[in-house]
Amino acid sequence: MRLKNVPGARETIDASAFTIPEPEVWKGRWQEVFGRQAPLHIEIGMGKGQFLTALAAEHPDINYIGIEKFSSVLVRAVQKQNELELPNLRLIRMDADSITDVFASGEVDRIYLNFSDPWPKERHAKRRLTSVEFLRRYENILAKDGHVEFKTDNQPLFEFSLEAAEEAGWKLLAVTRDLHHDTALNKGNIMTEYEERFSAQGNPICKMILCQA
Ligand SMILES: C[S@@+](CC[C@H](N)C(=O)[O-])C[C@H]1O[C@@H](n2cnc3c(N)ncnc32)[C@H](O)[C@@H]1O
Repeated sequence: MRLKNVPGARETIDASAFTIPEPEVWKGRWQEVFGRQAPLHIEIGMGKGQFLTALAAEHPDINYIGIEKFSSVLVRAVQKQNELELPNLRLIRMDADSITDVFASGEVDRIYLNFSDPWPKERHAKRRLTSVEFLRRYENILAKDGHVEFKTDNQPLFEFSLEAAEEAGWKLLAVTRDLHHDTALNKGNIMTEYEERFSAQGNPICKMILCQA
């Protein structure tokens, strides 16, 4: 499989070869990677990329970066990216723990978090992508008017996230506990792989949109 338009990318992809090796090199310079100035939206924990590839196809005017920890799933997103030939999408394999090493202050305009792992044990709470610790990291990279959009079917994680947002001093712009029946918030909604799976099981989908106060 060939990779296109990606600085430093290798020609062949396997489970250990990814579109942007050493992403830290591009901190503060992501517009150079895309070769144009445009808003930058990222998804953390993109899995196989169903959501972000559809979004990138729908909005060619936005630069997108997908971040995923595991190569075994990211490789599927790379395949989709290549099939759809999306010049406005780049993918990074990394743990979001080090997100502030990769993006400069104010460089990101929007962060999507979709069906993030719930880490149900209390001792793992800091690993939840909506914990106060992660919100502090997002504060470092988000533009002044940037925001975070979070969807999940996991009610305890949703309530935890609302509390974390309040503790971290974030402002809630929108909230629903039944997205698919919320006409306003569901407008233009793109289903993620997990969203399709869980809503088919009858689980209501929760969504919140947060910005810095
Ligand atoms: C439950 S899946 C959801 C996938 C996709 N967002 C969806 O909605 O279909 C969560 C994904 O987030 C990734 N992930 C979890 N923690 C992460 C982290 N700290 N950094 C990067 N990716 C992470 C996992 O590897 C997994 O692929």
